[in-house]
Amino acid sequence: MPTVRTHPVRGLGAKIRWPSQIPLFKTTNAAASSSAARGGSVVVERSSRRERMAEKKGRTEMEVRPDGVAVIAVANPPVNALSIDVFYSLKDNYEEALRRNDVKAIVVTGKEGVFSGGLDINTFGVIQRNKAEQLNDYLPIDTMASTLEAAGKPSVAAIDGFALGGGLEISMVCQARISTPTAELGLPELQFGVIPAFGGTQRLPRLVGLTKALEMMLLSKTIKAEEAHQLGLVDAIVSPDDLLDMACRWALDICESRRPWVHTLSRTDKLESPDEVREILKVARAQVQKQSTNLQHPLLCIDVIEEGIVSGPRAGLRKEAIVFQDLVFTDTCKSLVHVFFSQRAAPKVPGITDIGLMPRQVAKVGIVGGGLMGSGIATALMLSHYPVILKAVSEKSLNAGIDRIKEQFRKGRNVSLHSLLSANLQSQVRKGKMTEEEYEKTLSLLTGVVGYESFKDVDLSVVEDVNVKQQVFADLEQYCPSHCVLATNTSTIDLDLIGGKTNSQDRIIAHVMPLLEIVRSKRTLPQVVVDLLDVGKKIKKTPIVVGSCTGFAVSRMFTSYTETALLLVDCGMDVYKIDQVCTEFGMPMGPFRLLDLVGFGVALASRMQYPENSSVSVNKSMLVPLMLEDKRTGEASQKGFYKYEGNRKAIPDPDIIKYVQKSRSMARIMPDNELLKLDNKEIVDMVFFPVINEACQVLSEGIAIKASDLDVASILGMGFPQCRGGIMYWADSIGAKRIHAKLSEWERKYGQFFKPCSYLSERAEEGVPLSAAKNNANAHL
Ligand SMILES: C[C@H](O)CC(=O)SCCNC(=O)CCNC(=O)[C@H](O)C(C)(C)COP(=O)(O)OP(=O)(O)OC[C@H]1O[C@@H](n2cnc3c(N)ncnc32)[C@H](O)[C@@H]1OP(=O)(O)O
Repeated sequence: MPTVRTHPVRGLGAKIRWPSQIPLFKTTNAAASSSAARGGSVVVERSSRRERMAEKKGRTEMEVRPDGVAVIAVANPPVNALSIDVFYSLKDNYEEALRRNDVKAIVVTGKEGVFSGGLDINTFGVIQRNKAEQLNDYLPIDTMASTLEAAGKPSVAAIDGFALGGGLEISMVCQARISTPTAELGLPELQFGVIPAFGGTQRLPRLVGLTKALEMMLLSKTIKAEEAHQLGLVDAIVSPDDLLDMACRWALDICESRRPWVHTLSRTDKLESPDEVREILKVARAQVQKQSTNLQHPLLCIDVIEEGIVSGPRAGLRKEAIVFQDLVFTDTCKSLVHVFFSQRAAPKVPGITDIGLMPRQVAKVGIVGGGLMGSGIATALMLSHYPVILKAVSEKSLNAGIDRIKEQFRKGRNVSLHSLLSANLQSQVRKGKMTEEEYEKTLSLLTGVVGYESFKDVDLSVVEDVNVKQQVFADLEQYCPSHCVLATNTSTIDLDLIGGKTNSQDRIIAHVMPLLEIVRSKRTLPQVVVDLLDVGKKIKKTPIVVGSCTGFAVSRMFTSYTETALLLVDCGMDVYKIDQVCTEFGMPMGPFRLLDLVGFGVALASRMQYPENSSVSVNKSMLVPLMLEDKRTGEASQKGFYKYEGNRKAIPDPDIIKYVQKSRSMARIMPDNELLKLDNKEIVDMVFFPVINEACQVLSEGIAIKASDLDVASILGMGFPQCRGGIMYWADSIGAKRIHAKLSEWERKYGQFFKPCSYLSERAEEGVPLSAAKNNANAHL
């Protein structure tokens, strides 16, 4: 049974401070003189006031119903984010509701089917720009919760749509939460490098238990209404039409003692026993240390939760506030906020998405080839409810393709190649993640064919067989209707080559997983791009639109990464040391482990695609060809840079030294067979500065439209660490000048491979950030 109280608790809200009582926007003498004593903070306060005025957005609206319930609704579309203005408005409405005699109880809700997407993420930037001493001025961390908890009238949250971060936290202060079946609840603050700061670290474990709370916070995992109800986070689920009435009735029931006045912070019934708590925290810490070596905030989150359990919720709340205040100023938080907005900016393409085009409905998709990629794409589409026609050359390969689809994985966001390879749809059914009924329904969307006849009514065709792309496109042109978008999943080949045998180059487009890199040639119609952006959103991928050239954006950066690593080995560096340093930097795997996974055949074939004199072609390392000669092909043959014995564990292989030595003697980069020696930081610089150089080149050629698209592409396409904000963001944190100086030095010592491109040279000379928008008209889009 939950611990309940039959009257309002006043203990916690000992001193209520509404935002207006904080000297935020007041130019009081006291504030001015203390600011002056700190040396110039008055300027900060003025600029913050200006900034706030400029960014004023959102409010709450209050309506008092005849039954005596004040319904306060957040109105800040599209996700009802909690901006500073929303907080002030909420405070005004709450004060009024508490004051009015005709109000017995309060219901908090959100307008337009969304409770709240949490703190307005722009607030992080406002806080950061205005320095630490102003933090409490901006975020009324201790006020909202204290006021709601100390109020003499009960509050109930009526939740439809998202209740995330600060949104869920406000609802957890209420005495009850009623939701619709489609509501989604979570505390995803860790995805911004911070921890929940409105008491979430203390209240969630008390409502759902420590294990579930840790899972939700550490993984930034949202849960659906039904699970929330089973856990006790939601008290009742009702239809959207009944939501407000039910919440109001619940609030009145509390008021009239027909239901208990539940005080979340006083509850202990959901918390595990002290021994279990110790064990759970130990396991959580070990997992976090293993998985997020570079990140401090997940561990700090665990510390804060522990403080609340060991020393009580007041101590926990205090620690939560202190930790949040520190974390919000970290580079990790800044980088992750940048990534969030970059991902949302990516689908906005000037000249395409701002000219009033509406996406056409894609009712059916045809896929040619049921190999790994074809079946993976089919699975992703079917999971988003698209009917799919899968065409193979024979019954045998068709059946193999269909079997592969059956085995493939049901996953929401970010279906990765890795997950497609390693998981299986039927096992999801066994594990209960998908019901038999859902499985059958999903499979019924698939039709297998060996001829093109059924393609006459498809709207989108995807081609996966690299070798026959040209011919397939020519065939598709004959069979598909004229509006059908022709798409291909190449990661390297120029679209103009693929479409060479067709007259339909205005409807050809390509994609790479897990990022949807929508590649348009100069002749692809804007309507086709808009259609694909819509499909991308529906299959829950992050799209970026790039111009066509060999390698597009992702493969060019990716190839630069692996080629640099090969060159460093030819200079004398150790294969395994490079991999270790790169994973410590935050890459999911080092370049050599990655080459093993991709396979040497594929790696060499894609290297061959690059035109003469491109940075890739300049590197002539023979290391991979030498290993390939000996039938070492990578993980598939259980022998590459590592050896693999039955499972996927990569074991360093001393045998590779003979190939390394031979490759070095052929490359002859170092004078007198000297071996290059670098410390860890130098290895990071030397591996990633050429990637930055390639990214700059991609930007200057107009293959990518904006630098932030390359940040998204580098994170989702090649695994660049999110906490560093993406390749261009990270580059700017180092500075063009230093990167240019280093590349120039290496060019002198080790050759043309390191030659800085003119974009980088110019920006270094002018002192302009690499990500600053450029003036020149781009060539490819
Ligand atoms: C003190 C507290 O503990 C700290 C916090 O609360 S931190 C914030 C916690 N909240 C979150 O992490 C939620 C972040 N938002 C999301 O995950 C997703 O936007 C969502 C699940 C709410 C909605 O997803 P979806 O429907 O796909 O819409 P999406 O495109 O992401 O967002 C729609 C718009 O709302 C904006 N937005 C979403 N959440 C926002 C937020 N919390 N603040 C400001 N803007 C937000 C997006 O930038 C986007 O703007 P745009 O149209 O100008 O590009």
